[in-house]
Amino acid sequence: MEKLEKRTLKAGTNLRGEVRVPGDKSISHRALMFASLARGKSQISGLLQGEDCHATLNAFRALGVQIDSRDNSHLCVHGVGLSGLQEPANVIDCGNSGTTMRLISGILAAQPFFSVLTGDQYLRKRPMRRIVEPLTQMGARIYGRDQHSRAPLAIVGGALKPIDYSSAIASAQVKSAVLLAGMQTRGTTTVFEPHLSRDHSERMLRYFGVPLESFPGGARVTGPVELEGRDLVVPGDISSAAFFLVAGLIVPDAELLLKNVGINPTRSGIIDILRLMGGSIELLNEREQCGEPVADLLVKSSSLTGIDINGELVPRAIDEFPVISVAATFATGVTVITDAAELRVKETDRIEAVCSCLNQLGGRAEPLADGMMITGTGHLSGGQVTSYGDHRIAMSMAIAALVADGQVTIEDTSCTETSFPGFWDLLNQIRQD
Ligand SMILES: O=C(O)C1=C[C@@H](OP(=O)(O)O)[C@@H](O)[C@H](O)C1
Ligand SMILES: C=C(OP(=O)(O)O)C(=O)O
Repeated sequence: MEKLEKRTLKAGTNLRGEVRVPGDKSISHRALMFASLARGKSQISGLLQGEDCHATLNAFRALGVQIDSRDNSHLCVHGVGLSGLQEPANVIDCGNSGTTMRLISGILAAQPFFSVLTGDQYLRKRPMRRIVEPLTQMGARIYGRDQHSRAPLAIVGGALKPIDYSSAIASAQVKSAVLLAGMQTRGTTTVFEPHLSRDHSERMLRYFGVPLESFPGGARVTGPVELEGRDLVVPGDISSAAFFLVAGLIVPDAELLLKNVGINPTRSGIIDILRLMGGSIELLNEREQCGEPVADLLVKSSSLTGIDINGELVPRAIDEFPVISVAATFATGVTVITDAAELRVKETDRIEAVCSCLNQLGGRAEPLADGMMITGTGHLSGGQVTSYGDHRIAMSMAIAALVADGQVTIEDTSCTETSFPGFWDLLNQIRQD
């Protein structure tokens, strides 16, 4: 069996400096996908070099798209148009990436060929019925394990019909999969969602020339459409910046400037939540880049107070709850997170994982059916935890280690390559101790 990387960290004070986080993962996936489906060339810069995005890149190469990489984060995609993809000669491996598997399913369901999608041990456990169901209603033939609800998924693509679909969950992956299938049909496809999930697909499809409409409660597209190649710059990932935002707030005498971070309102729940807790976060140099709002974020050590987090705030911060729970541990009072059952079906069950890690380090966290309750103890004693193979748990525990009394050992840390290559070096660079 593969030997898992393990790291031991000790507390740090006085975090200072400028941080540039890598490109946004959600936007990078979509840039690769939509540029591949466009007619003509697209140059992409700032693309995330994480393993998840490599899975998307390899998938489109396997589907016959030429993608040249000039250097690490600059690519030229030679788009083939919606009817130019080719049947892949082998199974497509989506690795650890739910976004890759679910969005590509929406694309492949309408393509006139056979394809098979698989993933790592974590992705193969994650629920796929949420996309199989609407795509099947559109006429797709998708087969999978566990009554077509888990990968590997086999897709026999073909002509689909448009649909009106009300999703029970606020999921950008579900919304995007249905819109991507819908734009390849003749007619109007509408997706309704209970709360607004991230809208990068809608924004970027419009940027590529697709007349897609967003309205309160959902989005609609009338197919068939054409995408035109466009040059695109990917902003820094707010989900990666979140680790440094929390570090900047809870470490004494910290001041960090996070440069060039995407602040799309459907993703900026972390800023709202940390400000509601009393955190000092300033937005500087606000601007728009390729249809996405971007800013520099200045964060300073602050006294935090526990709050209740639920409702529309949850999808706007869905990937940030592991690190929010660390902030909550260093706040006064109790933080209660509800309406967040989705956390149970991420790379791991993030409710159980976060509670077990914090309790292991001497904190006080209690799992709830749809969230967790964290008592702000103001300190962690230290100890040993595992990431459960989940990148966001590993990085959240690294932030906890900065303020723990004793050393923290984190087992299974190589998973950070999924979304944040260079995380450990960046963390070392801003430590002044
Ligand atoms: O569309 C996307 O890029 C993503 C959507 C979210 O998942 P859900 O759509 O399942 O909520 C999020 O957790 C994931 O990290 C990325
Ligand atoms: C849940 C995540 O990603 P995905 O669903 O794409 O695996 C994540 O990055 O936290």
